[in-house]
Amino acid sequence: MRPVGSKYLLEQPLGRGATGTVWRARQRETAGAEAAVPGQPGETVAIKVLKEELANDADVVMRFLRERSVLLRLTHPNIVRTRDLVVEGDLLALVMDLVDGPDLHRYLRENGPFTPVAAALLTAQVADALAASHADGVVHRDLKPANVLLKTDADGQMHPMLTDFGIARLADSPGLTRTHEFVGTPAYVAPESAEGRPQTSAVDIYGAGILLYELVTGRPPFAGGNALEVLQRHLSEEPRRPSTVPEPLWTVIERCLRKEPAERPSAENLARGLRTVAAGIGMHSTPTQIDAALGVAALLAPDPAPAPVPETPGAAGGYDPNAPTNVFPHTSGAPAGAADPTSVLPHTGAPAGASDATSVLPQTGGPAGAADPTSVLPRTGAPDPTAVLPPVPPGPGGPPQPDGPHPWQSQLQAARDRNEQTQIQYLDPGQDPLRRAPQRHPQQPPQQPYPPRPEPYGQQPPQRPYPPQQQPYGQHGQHGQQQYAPPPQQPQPRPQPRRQAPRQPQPQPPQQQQYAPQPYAPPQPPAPQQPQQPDRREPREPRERRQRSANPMRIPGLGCLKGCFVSLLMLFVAGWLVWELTPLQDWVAQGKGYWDVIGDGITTVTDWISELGGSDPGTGGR
Ligand SMILES: Nc1ncnc2c1ncn2[C@@H]1O[C@H](COP(=O)(O)OP(=O)(O)OP(=O)(O)O)[C@@H](O)[C@H]1O
Repeated sequence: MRPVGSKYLLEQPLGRGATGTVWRARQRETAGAEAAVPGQPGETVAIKVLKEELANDADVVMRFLRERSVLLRLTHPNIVRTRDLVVEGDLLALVMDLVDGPDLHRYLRENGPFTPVAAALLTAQVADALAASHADGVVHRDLKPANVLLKTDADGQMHPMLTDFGIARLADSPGLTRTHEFVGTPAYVAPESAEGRPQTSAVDIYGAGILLYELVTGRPPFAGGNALEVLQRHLSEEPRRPSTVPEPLWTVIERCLRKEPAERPSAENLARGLRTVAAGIGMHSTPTQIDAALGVAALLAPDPAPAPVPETPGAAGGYDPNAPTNVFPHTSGAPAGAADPTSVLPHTGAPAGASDATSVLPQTGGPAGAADPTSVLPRTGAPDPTAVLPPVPPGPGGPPQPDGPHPWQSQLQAARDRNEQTQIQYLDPGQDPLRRAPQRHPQQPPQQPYPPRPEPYGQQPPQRPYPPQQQPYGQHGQHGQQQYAPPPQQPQPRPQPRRQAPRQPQPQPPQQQQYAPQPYAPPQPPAPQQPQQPDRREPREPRERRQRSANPMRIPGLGCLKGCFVSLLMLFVAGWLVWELTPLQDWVAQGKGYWDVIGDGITTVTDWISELGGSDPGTGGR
C-alpha cells in the first residue's frame, strides 16, 4: 500500500485511463482545511494519480494548483465530488468520492443499449450536471460514457455521476499535446475542438449528443476507422437517424450534434427537452405529453452566453496565490524543490499575483491567433499553422517550445490533400480496362462500379429483451430520477441468445412499439448513401463450391488412393502378360540367371543377324 501525501493510502487500482490511474484508497488521517472534504480516518475514497508525464509538466502543475478551488467547489448530485488535491514531489492526485458502480462504457458493453426513455432520462441528469458546471464556468471537454459512473444509492437505484472534470484541461499542455498527439477521445470530439476553433461549453453538449446516441444504439455515431478518419467524420458527416430512435429523441440528438456550436441547446434546455421527450415516448404517454415531445425542438434554445474554454493554458487568468499553501501540506517529505511552488510556478510564465478562482476561466480568449493545444486539426484559415500551439515561455523544466506544426496538422492536411486530389470517376464498365480482360464468368452481368454501401446501422445491437412489464426504464411520465434507474439487485437478464443476436439477425418487431406505439412514423429507411465512399470494396462474388470429381478413374498425379489402386492393377496385368508371352517361364524353369538370359539373348540376336548375312550370299557378292 502506497501512501499519497500523509493522509491517504492507495489500496487497489480500479482502472487506468489516458491521464492516469484511479485507485481505491483509504484515508489515514482527516485532511486539513485545504481539502473540500476533510474525511475521516478509515474512510474509503478514490484517488486518480495523474500520469508521471503530466505530473512532471510544470504547466500542468500550475493549472492543477490554479484550478483546485474550481474543482473543489464543483458540487452537484450528478458530479463525482473532488475532495482534495494532492501535490507531492512528482505526484499529482485528485481525491474523489468513491463511486461503487460501473462506468457507462462498461455498463453498455455488458448490458447492451438502453431503451430510448431510459437513455433520455439518464442523459437529462448528465445535462443537469453540465448545466451546473457551465454556470460555474467549468467546461468538462471529455464527456464520454467512460466518464459517467453509475452510483447505486441506498434504495438500489442507479444514478449517473459525471467524473473527470478538469482533467482534460489539466492535460492541455503544449509539450504534452505535441508529443502525445491528442488529448481526448476522437469518437466524442466536437468539430470545433477537432479543428482548433474556439471552444465553449457547447463542446459538452456535442459530447452529450454523442453519449445519448450511443446509449440508444450501442455505438457512437462516428466510429470505425482510425482516429483521423473519425475526426474527419465529425467535421463533414451528418449523423443519420437509426430506425430504433424515436423522432422526438432524434430531434434532440440532431440538435446536439450540430456542427455549428451556436445551434446546440444549452445544457439546461437539453435537460428539459430530454425529460419532455421521455415523458412523451413512453407506453402510457398522454396525448398532451406526446404533443409536447413532438414539439421538443422549441425547447432546445441555445445558450446565449456559453462558458468559454480558455484558449491558452498560460494565458488563462492567474493562479490563486493562496493555493500553494493550501495544496502543499503533504510536501514535507518530498524532494527539495520538487514540490516547492516557487520552483515550479516561475517556469510557467503565469502572471503573478493573479486573483481568485473565478479568474481561472476568463471571459476572453488568449492571444489572438492562439488556439487550444488540444486542438488536433488546424484552425481553418489560421494564418500561421504553428499558432495551434501557443507560445510557452522557455525555462528549465518548462515544456518545449513548439518548432513546427502539430503532428496531427500535417497528417490531416495530407489526408485532406489526398481527398482533394482524388477525383471519383464512374467508368462505363465497357471502358474499364480492368473489365476488358477476359472474364472468368462471362455469363455474369457486369457489376456497378460502386455498389451502394450497406447501411452501417442496419444491424442495430439488440435492445434489452425486457418484456414491457419488466422494463425498468419504460415507466415514463414520472420524472423522479429514481423512476428509471435499473435496480442493481436485479441485474438485467442477458439470456444467451441475445449475445448471438448480432451475428444471426432475427426479424424483430420495431423497437418503437415498446415505448411509443402511437405517435411516431414507422422507422424510416436509411438515408441513401452518399456516393463519396470510393474505397468501399465490391462484395466478393460467392465462390463456387468445390466439387468432387465425377470421374472415378481420374488419377490426379497418382496421389490418391484410387490412383494407387489402379496403378497396382496395371502393374499386375503387365506382369502377367510378361509372364505369359515371353520365354520368362522357360528361363526360370532352366534356373538361368539374369545375366545368362541377357547373354543368351545377345547371342541369339547376333546368330540371327549372321544367319541373315549367310543365307543371302548372292546379294552380298553382287
Ligand atoms: N470516483 C471513482 N470511483 C470509482 N471508480 C472510479 C472513479 N473514477 C474513476 N473510476 C474508475 O476508474 C477507471 C479509470 O478511470 P479514468 O477516469 O482514469 O478512465 P478514463 O475516463 O477511461 O480515462 P481518461 O478520462 O483519463 O481518458 C474507470 O474504469 C472508472 O470506472
